[in-house]
Amino acid sequence: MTTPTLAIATNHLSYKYANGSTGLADITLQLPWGTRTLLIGSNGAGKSTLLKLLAGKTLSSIGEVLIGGHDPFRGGSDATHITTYLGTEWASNPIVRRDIPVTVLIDSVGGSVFPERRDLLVKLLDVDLRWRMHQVSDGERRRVQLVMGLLKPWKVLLLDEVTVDLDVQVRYELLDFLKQETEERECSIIYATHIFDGLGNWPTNVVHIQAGRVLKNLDYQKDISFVDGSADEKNGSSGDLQESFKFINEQQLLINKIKSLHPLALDWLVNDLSSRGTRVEDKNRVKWDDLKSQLEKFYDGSSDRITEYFKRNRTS
Ligand SMILES: Nc1ncnc2c1ncn2[C@@H]1O[C@H](COP(=O)(O)OP(=O)(O)OP(=O)(O)O)[C@@H](O)[C@H]1O
Repeated sequence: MTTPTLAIATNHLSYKYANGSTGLADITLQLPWGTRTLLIGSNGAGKSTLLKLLAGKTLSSIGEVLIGGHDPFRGGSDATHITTYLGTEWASNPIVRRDIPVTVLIDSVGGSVFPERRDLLVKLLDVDLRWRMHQVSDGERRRVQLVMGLLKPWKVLLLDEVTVDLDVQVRYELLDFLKQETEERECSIIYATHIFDGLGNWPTNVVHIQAGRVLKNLDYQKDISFVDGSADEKNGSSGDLQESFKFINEQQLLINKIKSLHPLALDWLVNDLSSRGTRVEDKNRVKWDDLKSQLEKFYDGSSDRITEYFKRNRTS
């Protein structure tokens, strides 16, 4: 079977939430097989919204999404079949906090069907097979989620901040493994994170998203060769891309030195903030006092259950 050239393609994809707010606006992306795309954006930029649309968890009637050539919304079981989405919400599912042996959980998603991958992932993510799920820490629970999620050989992997509570060593091992996967078999990854350390040489593509729009979409590997002196090869690039290359050029020494995308991400996020304006400057922003009557109506006296809950659970 021949696989379509593109792992992930979106065409003018837009999404509005039920309250009318913009989730995504006019996103067009073309990501080939073998790519590792890092999604960079400030809180609320639209990263999770995009990943959920790609995973077919959220539907949009505006624009198009193709995963391996299949539409995950409209009769797209082929697309959902090849896609693995791992988000942070998994860990708060009460089922994975019950007294269940970790072996039972891993087996329930095919641990015995993929024994080699299972053993490799258990070792890589340092999972103790004697663990029971009600006795593990948040980071340990996250490692179990990753073993389960990565077990089946996915073709498209969508990671939404799932490395945030891993310790540094396990995170590096995982990133290396994922890199190797995209180099050895036909698959692709999109990874949304706020932690940029150790990612200097990881991505093939870097996408900057702000207020639901893609501001930059860089072929990161080409940028590196540009810095190495092959500027003439970029004659056909758009002005915007040239500008990005120039910026990367300035940041490259630092990125190489500390192997982190932190300087690039920081620059983008600082620009996001200045183009949005600070919240204090936003004249349309609702003030606390504007909502006083709403608060009074909602709380209806001191016996409110929410107030009581937080009083009871106060730690300090
Ligand atoms: N159910 C919802 N209804 C209305 N607006 C929503 C809803 N969920 C998210 N949003 C808004 O959509 C925007 C994008 O949210 P999203 O979760 O995609 O951001 P993000 O880039 O993943 O942020 P973070 O880095 O904080 O996880 C935000 O402004 C958020 O407030």
